[in-house]
Amino acid sequence: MTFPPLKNDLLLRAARGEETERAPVWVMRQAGRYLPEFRKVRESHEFFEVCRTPELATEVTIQPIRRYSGLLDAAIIFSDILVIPQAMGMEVEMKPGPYFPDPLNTPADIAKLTKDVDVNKELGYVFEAITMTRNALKGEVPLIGFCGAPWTLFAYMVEGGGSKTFQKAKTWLFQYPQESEKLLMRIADVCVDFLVGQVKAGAQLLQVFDSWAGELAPHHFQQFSFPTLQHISSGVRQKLASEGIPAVPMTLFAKGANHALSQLAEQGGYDVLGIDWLDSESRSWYHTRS
Ligand SMILES: Cc1c2[nH]c(c1CCC(=O)O)Cc1[nH]c(c(CCC(=O)O)c1C)Cc1[nH]c(c(CCC(=O)O)c1C)Cc1[nH]c(c(CCC(=O)O)c1C)C2
Repeated sequence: MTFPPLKNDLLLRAARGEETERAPVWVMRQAGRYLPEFRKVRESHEFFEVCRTPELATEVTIQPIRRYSGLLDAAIIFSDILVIPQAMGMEVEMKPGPYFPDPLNTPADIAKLTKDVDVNKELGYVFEAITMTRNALKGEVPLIGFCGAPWTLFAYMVEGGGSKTFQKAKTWLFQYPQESEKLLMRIADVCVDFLVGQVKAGAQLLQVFDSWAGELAPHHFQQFSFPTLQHISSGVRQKLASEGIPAVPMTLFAKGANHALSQLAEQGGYDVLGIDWLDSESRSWYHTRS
């Protein structure tokens, strides 16, 4: 696939570890709720309808780039981390936060999940949106593709939505550790295929969001999240290489897992680590550089 030449590669240079003239800027949920033009689209289209309609996903992805032209150094494809549980056969609604009418209550419910998820069939609409957005961006800024990390997705699939205590998801880890590990790796396999598909469709940088990593005790992060994060980075790199597709930088945002920063830097397999507000910038720098 050929796309318009990239005019602003600041983010990609920074992600490759090159010295840059300034820090690249993009905003989490930059295409989100605060923009009046986004609210307008949402008035007549339900959340997942926007995700599933490439023309609409392209339009809302580009809205902040248009409005803040020259101020943002990347676009992030409009979608949600919960498209993976949907691809695995679960029903998810946005009302207005994520809601699963039929969550995984016990390991017996795992049988309800789709066995071999065909990402082209289930998530092809994301790939189409990425290709359409790459063309519509006309090379102004690079396009970020993303997915949720297995532990974070597992937490939603078991809790049935957002949570303050993660009681159900943590109970699974204590009561059914083996089944949990197996399910987490199953989710990781879907993440690999999904991210590879996004690169093939035109994503120029990949981000993995482990938004609830900080809910895990350090030893649980080691057991239940870290291996899946490594599986994703190595799996994506291997699959891209075996198909002769050039690698793209990969970012991991394991929010709250600052106890694992040096390990993630040394063994995680990611080019960039997202840093949150729970640790000072200088400590994060120390952990990742030393
Ligand atoms: C990257 C991304 C996400 N969601 C959306 C994007 C698209 C990019 C963009 O909007 O610019 C659209 C995106 N996703 C959602 C919205 C708001 C829905 C709407 O009113 O249209 C938007 C714009 C809905 C959503 N989806 C989710 C939540 C959080 C709920 C909770 O606290 O448990 C919410 C509120 C799950 C979700 N979704 C996402 C994460 C990881 C990042 C983070 O930690 O914030 C998570 C945890 C990631």
